[in-house]
Formats: sequence, structure tokens, C-alpha cells
Amino acid sequence: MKGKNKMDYKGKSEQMIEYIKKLRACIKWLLEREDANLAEIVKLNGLLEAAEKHHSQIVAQLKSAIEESKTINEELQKQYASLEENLKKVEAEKMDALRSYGDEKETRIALESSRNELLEDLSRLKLEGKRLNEQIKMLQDTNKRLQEYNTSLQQYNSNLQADVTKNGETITKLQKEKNTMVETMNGLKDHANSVKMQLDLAKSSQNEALKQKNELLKEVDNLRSELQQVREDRDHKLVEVHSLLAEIGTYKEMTGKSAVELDNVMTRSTALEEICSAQQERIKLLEVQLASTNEKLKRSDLTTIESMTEYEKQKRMSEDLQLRLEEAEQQIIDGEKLRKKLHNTILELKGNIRVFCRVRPLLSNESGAISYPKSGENLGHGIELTHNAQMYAFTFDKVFDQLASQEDVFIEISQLVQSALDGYKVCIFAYGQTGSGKTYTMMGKPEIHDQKGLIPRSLEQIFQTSQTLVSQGWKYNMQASMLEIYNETIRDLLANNRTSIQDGGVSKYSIKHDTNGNTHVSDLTIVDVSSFNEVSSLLKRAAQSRSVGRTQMNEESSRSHCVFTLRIFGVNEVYNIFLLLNLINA
Ligand SMILES: Nc1ncnc2c1ncn2[C@@H]1O[C@H](COP(=O)(O)OP(=O)(O)OP(=O)(O)O)[C@@H](O)[C@H]1O
Repeated sequence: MKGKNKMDYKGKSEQMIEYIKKLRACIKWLLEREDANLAEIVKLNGLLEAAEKHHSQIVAQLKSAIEESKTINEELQKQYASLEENLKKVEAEKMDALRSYGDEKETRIALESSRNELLEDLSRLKLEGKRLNEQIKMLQDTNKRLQEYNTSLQQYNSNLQADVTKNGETITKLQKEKNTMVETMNGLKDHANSVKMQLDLAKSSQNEALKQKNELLKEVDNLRSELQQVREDRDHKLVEVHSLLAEIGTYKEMTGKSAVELDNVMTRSTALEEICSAQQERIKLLEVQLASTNEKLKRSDLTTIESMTEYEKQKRMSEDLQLRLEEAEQQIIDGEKLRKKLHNTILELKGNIRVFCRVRPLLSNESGAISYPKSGENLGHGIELTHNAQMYAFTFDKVFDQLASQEDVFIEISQLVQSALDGYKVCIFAYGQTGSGKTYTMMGKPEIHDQKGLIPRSLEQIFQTSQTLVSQGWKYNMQASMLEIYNETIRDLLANNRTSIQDGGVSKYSIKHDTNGNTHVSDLTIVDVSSFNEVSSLLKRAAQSRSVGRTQMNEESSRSHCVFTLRIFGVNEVYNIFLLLNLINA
């Protein structure tokens, strides 16, 4: 502080008052700034929490999506392998068809030569001409039919070839799409990891900024208390200056009073000046501290802005990932549709109606001579029976020998079960004389793993597959019914009322066909089932109903026919598709 002279305390204190006013304004500004910063921190905390919540949700979604994609990929790979196997089978069948075409050709040539011979005979044997002419006509008809058969075989062969080429192309396309999908999935996974790392970094820098902010707040508090102290000191000194001024005035009035007292006053005045300059130093120091605090506040603001920018960036990346995930899901759905189409095409190529023959092992009291072709086109398709030293050969789509297990038979029909879930109607029908093994093949012994028949195995597969399809948005409802036909009479095997099971003669059930080609039996008990265990207990109940009938019918139950029906209703709520109604009959 500078006065007009050393004794100009008034001037100095006025300057000090001015300076203190400025300091007050500065403190006020600092306080406002601090409030604004506090509000900003609260806002940022809110945003940070929301961002963290959003991030954890996205990470969880990504994880589950990646898991789903893995499962679907594995399934697609399995299906691809089975498609390849089927393709090989179709090619083998095509070769069989070509071979049989060659055989037919030879037969036709042989027939033509025999027709020529007959013509020669005709010229020689004029008396038998009329009869021979008729024979020739007959042979010509046969020849024509054979030619037609040849043409249809050729047509079938070219259709097969076209289908095989088409399937090959589709499978290659499917494989490519699958590879792209796998790559996209891996990319998404890496991207998700890097986004997570960046978010962690942003979070730690945010925490750092918050820490700095808290430290700065503490410093501001300290500065404020120091300023309060300075203000109090200054008030105190002002009081002292006023009293000194009063004393000086008194001294001026009392001129000539003792010089010693004057010296004392001068000393006190010098001390006061020293205190004032010390306070000035202190104020300068406070100003420097205030400047550095401001600087730190600015840096903290910058960090907050950087965190916000980073957060926005992460948010955009998350949205982008979400979009890509949706695209990947769509690709999976398209792949599933294509798989269904190919699966059905392969089954159609194999033949919509196929007949298999299963030979059961001989019982202890039985004897018989059954053999199988050891090589040639009928290998695995033929069976040879010997009766009265005469051999009879039969061919089927496939022959299961005595050693074939329940599993072997199920493998052959398991693809049809998949078709039932894909929305196609399927019927599996066992036919044969009494004791030939129909019940064993269809039902077996469900409680023994190796001896489970086609019905329990099919049901297990249906429930397992429908469970895996839930993740793709499918919901299934299943209804089971079971009836027995004995002597043209229908009996409901799931009816609770015994009399309705055993009413025998008076049948109240009638068979109806609707416009969609579905067959219904009126008043038949239909039970909703949601698990394999539920169906299993129904099968047991039905078996008991059957055995009651068998006792009453005096062991003639072998003449009865049993039909098990499972209706599958499937709806896809995610993609708004309603599809299936299927039957499996036995
Ligand atoms: N593949 C097989 N392996 C072992 N045993 C079998 C096999 N097939 C059938 N059997 C046995 O042969 C016997 C007759 O079979 P099953 O009862 O299934 O005949 P079915 O055709 O259903 O007769 P029905 O028409 O009289 O009811 C049973 O004891 C069964 O366990």
C-alpha cells in the first residue's frame, strides 16, 4: 500500500478496502464457479451411471448373442455334414438308376430279337398266324411300355442330375454364407472387447477427474477459510488504524506533548506498516494459489469434456454393434430357411414314400433260411428267402438284418422327424404278420436305453429340437392321442373312462377328413403334452389299456392296430410366422 507519505494511513487503508472489495468479488465468483462445478459433477455422475448400465446391458446381450450364434453354427455344421452324406447317397441312387436303365435296354433288345424270331415263325407257320399275330401285338405293347418306362427313367435321371447340381450350388452358397457369418461373429466379438476396454479407460479417467475435482474443492475450501482469516485481520487492523488516527489527532491537538510518546506512536505505526506488507505478501500468495486452482479446474473441465466425447463415441459404437448383431441374426434365420428347404429337397429325392424291411432274430423255437445279397446293386436293399428249395428274392429301399439295433433303424427315420418340426406331415407305419416285431420296432422297451423303439426316440428328438428352437423365437404346443383299431372298431386308449375303452361293439368314434387333408377321429381324447416325461406316462397308460383289452379278447390282440398321433403347433412370435401341423402315426 502506498500513501501520500509514510503517515498517510487513511490513503493506505482506502487502497486496502478497495483491494478487499476486489477479493470479495473474486471469492463470490469462485463460490459461484464451485456451485456450477458441483451441479456439473452431479449431472456427469448421472450420465456415467446410465452409460455404465447401458454398457453392461449391451455386453450381456452380446455375450448371449455370441453363445447363440456358436450353438447355431455347430448345428449348421452338423446339418451340413448330414447334407453331404445324403448327397452321396443320392449320387449312389442315381448310379443305381443308370445301371437299371442299362439292364432295361438289354431287356428291350432281347425282346426285339424275340419279336423277329416270332415274325419268322409266323411266315413258316401260316396256320398259327392269327394266334401268333396276337402274341406279337402283346409283345409290341410290352415293348412300348418298356420304352415309356425307359423314357420316364431317363427323365427321372436328368431330374436327379439337375437337382444334384442345384443342391451342390446351394450347399456351396450356404457354406460361404456360414463362413462370412463366422467371420462377422469373430469381428463383432473383437469389437465388443475393444469397446469394453475403451469404456474401462474412460471410466478410470472419469474417476481421476472426479478425484482431482474433490481435491480442488478441498483447496477452494482452504482458500476460502484463509481469505476469511485475512478479512478478519484486515478488520482488526482497520480498527487499530482508526484508533491510531484518533491518537494522532489527539497528539496534533496536544502539540508539544512528550517526544517519547510520539516515538512510541511512530514505532507502532511502523509495526502496523510491516503487518500490512506481510498481509500484502499473503494476499499475493493467495492469488497465486487461486490462479493454480483455476488452472486445475480448467483441466478438470477438459477431462470431463473428453470423457463425454469418449462416452458418445462408445454409444455410437454400441449402436453400430447392435445393428450388426441384428443383421447376423437375420442371416441365421435365412440360413435356417435354406436348411429346411434343402432338407426337404433331399428327402423328396430319396423318395417321399420309402419301404424298409426289418428282420428280427429267430426265436428259440423257430427255424428258417434267410440270406442277403453279398454284393451287387441289391447289397443292403435285398433279402432272399428259401422255401421248398426255391429261392425268392425281394428288394426294398433298405433292409435291416437281425443284428440291426433300434438306434440303426431310428437313424434312418430321424430326418423325417426333423421334417415334422419343419412343418411337414410325416407318417411312419409298421406292417407285418403277428409276432414279426412291429411293437418291438415302434415302441420297444422305453425304460431300457438300447431297446427304446421309434416312438420314444422320435418324441425325445422332437422335444429336444423344439427346446433348441426356442432361442430362435419358436414356441411349440403338442397334443397327443392314441387309439387302437380292433375288428373295425376304434378304441380310445387315453380315455379315462374304462367303459369307453372297452365298449367294443358299440363304437361312438368316426373318422373325418377336413378340407386341408387332415384326418380327425371324433370324440377322441387329445392330451396337451409339454415334455417327454408327460408323453412317456401317457404311453404307459395306453399300454395298460391295451393289455386289458388283450385279456378280454383272449390273446387275439395281435390283430389290433395301434395309432399314436402327435400334433405339433409351432408359432414364431419374433418373426410372426405360424406354420406347423404334423402327424406321426404308428
Ligand atoms: N429286432 C428284435 N430283436 C429282438 N427281439 C425282437 C425283435 N423284434 C421282435 N422281437 C421279439 O419278438 C417278439 C414278437 O415281437 P412283437 O410283439 O413286437 O411282434 P408284433 O409284430 O408286434 O406282434 P403282434 O402283431 O402280435 O402284436 C417279442 O418277444 C419281441 O421282443
